[in-house]
Amino acid sequence: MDLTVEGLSHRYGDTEVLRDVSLDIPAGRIVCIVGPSGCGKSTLLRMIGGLERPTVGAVMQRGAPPRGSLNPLTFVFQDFALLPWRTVDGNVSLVLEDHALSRAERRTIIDDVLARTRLTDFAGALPRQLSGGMKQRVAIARALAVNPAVMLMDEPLSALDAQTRELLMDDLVALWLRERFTAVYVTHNLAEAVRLGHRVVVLSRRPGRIREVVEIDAPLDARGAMEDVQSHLWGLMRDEARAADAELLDG
Ligand SMILES: Nc1ncnc2c1ncn2[C@@H]1O[C@H](COP(=O)(O)OP(=O)(O)OP(=O)(O)O)[C@@H](O)[C@H]1O
Repeated sequence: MDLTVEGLSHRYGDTEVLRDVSLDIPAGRIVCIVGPSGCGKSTLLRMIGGLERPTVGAVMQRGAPPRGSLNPLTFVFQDFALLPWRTVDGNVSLVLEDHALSRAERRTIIDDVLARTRLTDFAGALPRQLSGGMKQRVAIARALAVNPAVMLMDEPLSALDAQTRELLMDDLVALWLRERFTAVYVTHNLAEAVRLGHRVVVLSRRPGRIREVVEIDAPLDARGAMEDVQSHLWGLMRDEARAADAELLDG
């Protein structure tokens, strides 16, 4: 299933947040959204996921979700959002409980996603026993369990330290190479965008407009030093980020 954002603009009261944003999210690709603080990245993601309606414009779906998809548009948040009293297994099974699946079907799905995220040995652990990186892997496993058409990831690694971020990026690359999931990935971190994005959408400061869409052709498993792309992205963002920073301080 592909998604197309068509002429999306949004305002909250007097605050214009997004202006005339159009972009394609092709199936099997990771589309990163970067831009200065407060430019509307999370708002755009919520609209893509149908949590809010834009003032103007629309998000169109083309094609059907994958067979067996239980929740075509599935979010992964920065704060993991795990239930503390449920084990890893229990947190993943939670998203399957409202669906008409047999116990055996549920077990197969849970075992598969725990294996894919290398969590099988931790199935019985509680969130408080896990590191931040492990918790985010549980959140990713839970998202994969519903076989989404598109994963909507809002700064999924930003609560983690630098080394754990590296590990999780490796995990996401390995997951994508195994099964080419589709994702919209909001991040502040240009290294993440350059490592994971097939396409990087650079938004201006608020109201967020598209400054440039940068395609990155290098395969995900062959992304060594990508300093050129990263410095191009930073060049697009630097002045906007500075202006946005001053704006927040003034406001
Ligand atoms: N529900 C809301 N009501 C009113 N204003 C909102 C609401 N949600 C977001 N905003 C405002 O819209 C603007 C964009 O917010 P948003 O969180 O989408 O930006 P962002 O680019 O994701 O920010 P950051 O990089 O800091 O996470 C901000 O000025 C924010 O205060």
